[in-house]
Amino acid sequence: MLKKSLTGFQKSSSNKLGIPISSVLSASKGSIPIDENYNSWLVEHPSALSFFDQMMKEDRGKKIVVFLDYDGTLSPIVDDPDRAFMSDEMRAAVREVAKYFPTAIISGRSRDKVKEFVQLSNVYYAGSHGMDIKAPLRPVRSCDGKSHTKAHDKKGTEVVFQPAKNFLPAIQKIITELEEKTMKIKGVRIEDNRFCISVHFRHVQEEDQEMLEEKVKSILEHYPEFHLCWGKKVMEIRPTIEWDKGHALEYLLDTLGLSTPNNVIPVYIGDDRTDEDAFKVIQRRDQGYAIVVSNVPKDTKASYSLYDPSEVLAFLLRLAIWRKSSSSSRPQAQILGIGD
Ligand SMILES: O=P(O)(O)OC[C@H]1O[C@H](O[C@H]2O[C@H](CO)[C@@H](O)[C@H](O)[C@H]2O)[C@H](O)[C@@H](O)[C@@H]1O
Repeated sequence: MLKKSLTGFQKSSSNKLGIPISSVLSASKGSIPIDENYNSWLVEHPSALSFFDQMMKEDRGKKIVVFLDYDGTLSPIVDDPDRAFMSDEMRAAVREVAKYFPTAIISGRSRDKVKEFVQLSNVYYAGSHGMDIKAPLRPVRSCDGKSHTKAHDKKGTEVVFQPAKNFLPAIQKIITELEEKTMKIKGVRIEDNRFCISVHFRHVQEEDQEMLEEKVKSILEHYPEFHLCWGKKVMEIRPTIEWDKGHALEYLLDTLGLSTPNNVIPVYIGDDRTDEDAFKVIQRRDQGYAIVVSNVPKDTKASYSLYDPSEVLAFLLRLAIWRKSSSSSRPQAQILGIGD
């Protein structure tokens, strides 16, 4: 639709990225019906699809590393968390991207669960909002140095990094208490994400949601080393350590030997609040692309946007095709020794 006149953003002729407003709007034309507010927001967070060529032109010759959130990014948000399947097309696109660029999935889910959904062996997985990472075996620079545990895999080529391992017994106790204290509230769903817990309230009647929140908070009063975060119709209970998706991104760059900011372009695509921690890291590095997936205007540190997972699919396909068609296309996966 995009019928909107320039009212509301006529005052400046370009956004924070220095992209002329007229080109943001014309580049987005014809893609999706967009309302007035979204249109204004798009000026500050232009479509990564429409601006693909400009983005890639600037970074020719640098190493791109791809980071992907799972729910709401690779799979659409659905009613049942156990049925948040990724389409075969999306899987093929991620597989293709990972042939050319080191690629990691960073999810709030447990690492096993997200791997079960994604089913690819040429990507790295970080579960529990980055508190459970399986990464290549290399010395690391950025970690809290206190409670992390590394365990080699059978081949001795990968390590598991779990900075919240000491919290596992308490997490299991909290889950038991949550199940007991919320069993009478219809629609609650407790998901064990290994190093964190999701309390889903998507199916809880509105009038019961406050009571649920109170119960969760009253349990957490006895566990001061945990805190509560909010996601999409979900309360997330996490150990209070200085570790989030942003740290996971830095950790993976380090372990991949790609932490030199000048030469490396991290591309992070995510849709939820916890992805903002990774967006902040990219913003701080002043190198890379933070891309938020959203069909509504929202506060975000991301510079670019994609409307929904179908646009994520289109972006990933384009990235793979772009890399394939560019001259020196020796697959990164070969260089880094991972393969599907
Ligand atoms: O970091 P992510 O991979 O985005 O995981 C965040 C949470 O995603 C899941 O919950 C969300 O998606 C569900 C399926 O579409 C939806 O039913 C739910 O309402 C959303 O909050 C997952 O179930 C959570 O455990 C993750 O923390």
